[in-house]
Amino acid sequence: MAPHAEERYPNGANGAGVVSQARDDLFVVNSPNVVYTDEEIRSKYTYRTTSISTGENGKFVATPKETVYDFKVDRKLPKTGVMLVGLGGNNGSTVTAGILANRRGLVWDTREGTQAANYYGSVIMASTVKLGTDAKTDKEINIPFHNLVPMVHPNDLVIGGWDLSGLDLAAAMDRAQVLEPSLKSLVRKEMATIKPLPSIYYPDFIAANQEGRADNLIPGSKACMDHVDHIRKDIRDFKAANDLDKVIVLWTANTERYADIIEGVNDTDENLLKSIEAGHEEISPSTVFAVACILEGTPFINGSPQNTFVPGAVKLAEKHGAFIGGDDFKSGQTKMKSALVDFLINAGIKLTSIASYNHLGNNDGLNLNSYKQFRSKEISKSNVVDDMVAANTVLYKEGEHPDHTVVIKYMPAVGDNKRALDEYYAEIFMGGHQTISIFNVCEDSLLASPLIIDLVLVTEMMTRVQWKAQSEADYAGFHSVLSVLSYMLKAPLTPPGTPVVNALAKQRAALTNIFRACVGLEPESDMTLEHKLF
Ligand SMILES: NC(=O)c1ccc[n+]([C@@H]2O[C@H](COP(=O)([O-])OP(=O)(O)OC[C@H]3O[C@@H](n4cnc5c(N)ncnc54)[C@H](O)[C@@H]3O)[C@@H](O)[C@H]2O)c1
Ligand SMILES: O=P([O-])([O-])O[C@@H]1[C@@H](O)[C@H](O)[C@@H](O)[C@H](O)[C@@H]1O
Repeated sequence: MAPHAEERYPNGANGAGVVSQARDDLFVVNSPNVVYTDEEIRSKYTYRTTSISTGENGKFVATPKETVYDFKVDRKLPKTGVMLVGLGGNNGSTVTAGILANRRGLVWDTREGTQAANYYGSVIMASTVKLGTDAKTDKEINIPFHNLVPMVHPNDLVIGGWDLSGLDLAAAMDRAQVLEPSLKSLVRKEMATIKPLPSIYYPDFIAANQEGRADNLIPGSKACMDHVDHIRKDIRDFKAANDLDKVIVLWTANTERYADIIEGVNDTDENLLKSIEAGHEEISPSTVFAVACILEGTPFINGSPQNTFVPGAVKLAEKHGAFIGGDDFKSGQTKMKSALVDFLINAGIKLTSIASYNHLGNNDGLNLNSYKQFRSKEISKSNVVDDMVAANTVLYKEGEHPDHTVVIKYMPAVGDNKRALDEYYAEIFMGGHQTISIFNVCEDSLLASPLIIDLVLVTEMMTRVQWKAQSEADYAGFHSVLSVLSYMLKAPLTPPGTPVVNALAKQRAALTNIFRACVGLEPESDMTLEHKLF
């Protein structure tokens, strides 16, 4: 019997690439500091911080500080393409099928009954933010995050990309073993038309067990400018063929080993370009993709843990004013950790040991079965507690840190359904202890795919935001390193010399409040004085 198939938008409502469902008319800000035109939202925003200095006998002196910024947001929603490196992988094929299913409003049969397409797990598409309180009732008014600023709708994204494996996305979807057969049957025809572009393969950077997939290659086994130029042309061709206004490139390919940072090779932008021209073997495929995107003016986001953004790549992005972001999607075990550790330490509970074990049986797990690739992941999964520990000098002395172990094992039988087992051990009042044990089955690709969407939507949004200090004449974009993406990432890349924030609640607040500032709204403080003073 043909699976139950209801298409609310037959033949893809936006088959012609017409922007659908994206809105920015849910609310208007009524303020002398905010001006709306057809093209832009312009706002004057007073950024309030507290500047700390050390006074007499070492006492802190806290001085409130105000800086007035002008923001402007381009309201015109561009026709946007996303090119995934690793398009044929579990995440790549799953996020593509998910967007197709949402675009067509698909409903399919499962053992538990019918299931409709959704964007659950996307902070932008499936969470809400507090806009304010009702003028009459004082009740909270919450709106979909997606409507806070004018954002592209994922249903309107045009998807393409590269993969070492030449399988079309229907076959890749089958290989991934993530989606229900009834859903796959509804998207199979369209998925079969999507074939990854050939990519660059430098065997030394990923596990040898990946060689069997590598049948869709651009010639050459080490970095060269021909590879950079080839990738740049792929981006231009994709943009032209789909009549796009903008393209975002996102790495969801295999985890690579770390590249050595070598003076004279990848420490500066000039040296990095020279090293690529010279075919230096320490330049990774992901760094070649990053360089190609930076030179093409295309944002590049790294969803894996390797150090793609060697110092030379960051400097090149800054020089070209190109956006980069990363590293490593924060999808399951680490996302939970960045919330739980924040809660424990900020509750004054002294976390003394974290044991994080997980096993998984997908190709990502197979690649991570090789030590050098595991080491990249171990680093990104381990550093996530550093800022929260360092901030609490009551519980932890200088340099003191909870024991923290990360174990990853490859167990083919469980496929994409990663098992994460964690034990959190803490000291509590008067010599007591608290032990928290978690068993967390994460369907890895179904958790990562919404993050890919969020990373693309927020990155695209940031390309339409400009700011200037009141005293300055010209507007500029945000810094090239998009630390605003940190909520979706395990090891947030930040502008050189700036702090890394891993606490999940702080990351979400930063994202929310930066978007609120873009439309002239104050940060949400949750003080609710209106309910406390009266
Ligand atoms: N929950 C998650 O799934 C999750 C969370 C965090 C990070 N990640 C990271 O995301 C990445 C993808 O995860 P996945 O489960 O989709 O893995 P996967 O192995 O199923 O897919 C990776 C794909 O990348 C391709 N590939 C490898 N090197 C390439 C290159 N140089 N150019 C083009 N394609 C290349 C492979 O052929 C494969 O199809 C991994 O690095 C993983 O560590 C995943
Ligand atoms: O995001 P998270 O669940 O903490 O981390 C996951 C790891 O537990 C898993 O081993 C790895 O294969 C995934 O790529 C992902 O990085």
